[in-house]
Amino acid sequence: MILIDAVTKRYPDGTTAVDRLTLEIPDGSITVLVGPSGCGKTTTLRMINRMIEPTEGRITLDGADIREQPVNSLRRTMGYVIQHAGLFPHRTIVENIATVPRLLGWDRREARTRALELMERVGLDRSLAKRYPYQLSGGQQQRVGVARALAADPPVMLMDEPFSAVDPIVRKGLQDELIRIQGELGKTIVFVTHDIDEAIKIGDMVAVLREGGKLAQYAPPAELLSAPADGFVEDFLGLDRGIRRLSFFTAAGLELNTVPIVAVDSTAEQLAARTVPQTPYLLVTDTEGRPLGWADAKQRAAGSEALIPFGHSFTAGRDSLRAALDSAVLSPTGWAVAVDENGRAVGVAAQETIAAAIRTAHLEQQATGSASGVADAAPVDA
Ligand SMILES: Nc1ncnc2c1ncn2[C@@H]1O[C@H](COP(=O)(O)OP(=O)(O)OP(=O)(O)O)[C@@H](O)[C@H]1O
Repeated sequence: MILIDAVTKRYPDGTTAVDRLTLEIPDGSITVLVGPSGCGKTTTLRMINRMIEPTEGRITLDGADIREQPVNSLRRTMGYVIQHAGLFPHRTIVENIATVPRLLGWDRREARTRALELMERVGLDRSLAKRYPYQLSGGQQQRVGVARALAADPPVMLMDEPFSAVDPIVRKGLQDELIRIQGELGKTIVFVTHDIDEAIKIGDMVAVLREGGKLAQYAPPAELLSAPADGFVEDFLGLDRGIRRLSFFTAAGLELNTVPIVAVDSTAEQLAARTVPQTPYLLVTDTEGRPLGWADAKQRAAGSEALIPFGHSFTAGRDSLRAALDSAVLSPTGWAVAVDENGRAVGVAAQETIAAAIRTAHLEQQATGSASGVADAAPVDA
């Protein structure tokens, strides 16, 4: 565990960048420092690897004051990833990743093998190994940055806005990869961002800092969303925190209605059997069961082949109530379409059914007695 213990950092010009900050950073999980510009996130991160020394307080790693060990050996236990990756421009990708193992005295072949393995782990094709950083996209460069930080297998990774300079789609991919890598390798990751959505998505614990380097709240993301400590945290979270919180509730138990599902080649009798007052719309699927669109039940029975686009589906058993609600809200019929892992329709759920499931989830959460009830939960979907 990393313990930041009543740490203050005042710069020589009198700026208090971090003010009596105390944080327990658990092992093997992702802790995010988030807050507006200038609230002391980078200063805090850099105090952990002693790029900056605190003015007051102390930081311990597994109980030992980090000042007790030489800076170089401390930093070898801490990978460091920054915005724009900070790669060496005149070294190839494989050489960049192998930098720290080579410094540690690994022989060239061993370091290269390790670098190639890591390229795969971070989702980079080995064919890129001999390129130079300028020959990669921004997202690929960030992956190299992550691979380089992982190269000597440090137990701790410090990441300072590593994904801020890439577009939203690449960024989402990088976040997903980081969550996957963390799950596989169990690193202790301290991650700085100013993006609260990123913090909620990837953080097991989130520290919200306010200007002047003061801690506003330190909690799991679900708890931040359900019980922001004050107006500052509430404002920082944004208006739709209720909807975002639904990401932490699974749609697995949602009651699905299969009555309105019909195959595109259904006979008139089969259609007639489905055309009951409760199902003014039918979900028409292809012959494999994949949804094609909605049809007005009466018109279809009368021979019309017209289909209304169904928007997007959610995956039953995997996605969250947020995904199910979004699907229902976007659906022209007000019914969300549930599919299985193979994209085959397994049922539909009305907005009212989803609303009832949300109420049940809230009640169950209250019954657990904790402030959030889902404090240890990870978002069910992104
Ligand atoms: N070397 C320095 N000398 C004086 N003040 C500094 C120095 N470095 C940072 N600061 C100030 O300390 C405060 C915290 O800076 P820090 O970089 O830690 O914030 P941050 O939350 O990481 O900001 P951002 O999100 O903009 O990167 C800011 O007011 C900043 O101007």
